[in-house]
Amino acid sequence: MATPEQQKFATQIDANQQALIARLAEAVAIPSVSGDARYRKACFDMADWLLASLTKLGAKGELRPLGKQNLEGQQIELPPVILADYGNDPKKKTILVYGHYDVQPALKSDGWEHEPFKLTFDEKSGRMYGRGSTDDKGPILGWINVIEAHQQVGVDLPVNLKICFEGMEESGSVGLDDLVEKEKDAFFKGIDAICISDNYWLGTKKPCLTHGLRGIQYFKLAINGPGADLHSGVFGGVVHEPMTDLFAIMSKLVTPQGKILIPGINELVAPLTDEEKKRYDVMEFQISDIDEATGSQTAISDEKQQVLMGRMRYPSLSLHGIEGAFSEPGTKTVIPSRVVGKFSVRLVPDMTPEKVVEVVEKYINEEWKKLGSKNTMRLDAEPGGKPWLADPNHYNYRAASKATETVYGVKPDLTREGGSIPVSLTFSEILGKNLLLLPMGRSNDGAHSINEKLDISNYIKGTQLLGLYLHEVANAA
Ligand SMILES: NCC(=O)N[C@@H](Cc1c[nH]cn1)C(=O)O
Ligand SMILES: [Zn+2]
Ligand SMILES: [Zn+2]
Repeated sequence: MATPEQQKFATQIDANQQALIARLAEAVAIPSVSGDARYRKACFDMADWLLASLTKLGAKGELRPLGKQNLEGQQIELPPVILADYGNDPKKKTILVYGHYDVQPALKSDGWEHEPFKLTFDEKSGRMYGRGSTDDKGPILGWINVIEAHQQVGVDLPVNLKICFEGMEESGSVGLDDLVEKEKDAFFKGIDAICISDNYWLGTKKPCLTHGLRGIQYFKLAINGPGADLHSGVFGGVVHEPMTDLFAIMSKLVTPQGKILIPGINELVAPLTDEEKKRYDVMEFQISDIDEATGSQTAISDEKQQVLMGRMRYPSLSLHGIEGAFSEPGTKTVIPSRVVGKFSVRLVPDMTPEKVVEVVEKYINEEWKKLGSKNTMRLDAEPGGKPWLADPNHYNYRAASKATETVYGVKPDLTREGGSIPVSLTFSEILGKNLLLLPMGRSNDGAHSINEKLDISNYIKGTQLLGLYLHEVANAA
């Protein structure tokens, strides 16, 4: 049951829908792709835009520079982190909210139905399409919408907020861990609990709270051969081909059934207990949820438990792409002279990025030697992110559960997420406070994919949920 103050806030969010949607359209129009140097200015524009929105509402904030990074051979400035305070009443709890304003790359030619950086509406389905709509611009604007609506209806926000929005999450959160360490007794001092809205429901109907994330370790495997691309009629059968070498190695990483072939990886995984196994039974989920989210019937298993554990509690290895390979239409008969294969491993407890790098390097070196190729091979490991697991028996989770029941009328599922948010473990370890993941979007939102979307109802109710969570956590014990 909502209190009269909570009701006033929620009603204002409903009444102000059009303005909130216009705010999301403005944010989506800024192509803040962190992984591509050509969009770096847009990342800075996005940070300015967010800081201006927060400042207009009375938050006290700043852009914190993180130094430079090497991207595509250039030294460029990292996107700044926004650190802002809203309220500093010592009688209130202080909640740290985190989100990211950078997005994954998107081109219309990837197969999008509409321009990815123009929020496009489908009136019939009530969906808003655009890059970043669900990951993670909708959710971070949710926090701004909450502050604004409280002001509009004259209801006091019952907690102090510390806001941390970063612009490198989709590219390994470079620089953020150091900032958290440096600021633990300054900006981050006095925090009671942490909330992140940057993940998804398990299906399309029922909300959830999330208490775990997988980590990630990304690799680039470069094979260098001839001094230039060659004619395959003239040099095929004559030289060692980099792409052939790369395929030979990449085909030995994982089976089509998803089994990781690297010795030593599966041994790092914490054993499954009977109690944990039971938790997957009670989650409201069907294989058809996966089919709907993927737009296919390609799930590896037909067993609900297996599918859930494959996402939440076991590691996975995915092959992402090959730089330098011929990928245009047509039949160019080229032997590419240099190719870079990209793959990543999703990490679960008790795996660490360091240990994974060690076993992957050892295995690839051994497999490379077996090829007997005269080409050269180099394996680079990107900065890794550790897995994270939190205690859901905490007032932070009870508050979110109560707020979910008020907004959606159901008790949320308790899930673990297959994706990664590298700073989660850093926050938990360095700040020593409970962290909760409170998703806004649905499993079929297409984050990182073409036609990413956020349902209008999820944006509106999701904003109400973030607001009511703050009301519940203010009084929770
Ligand atoms: N919404 C969280 C998310 O999408 N995280 C990314 C993080 C990432 C990307 N590259 C390296 N880390 C994810 O892929 O899980
Ligand atoms: Zn995200
Ligand atoms: Zn993402």
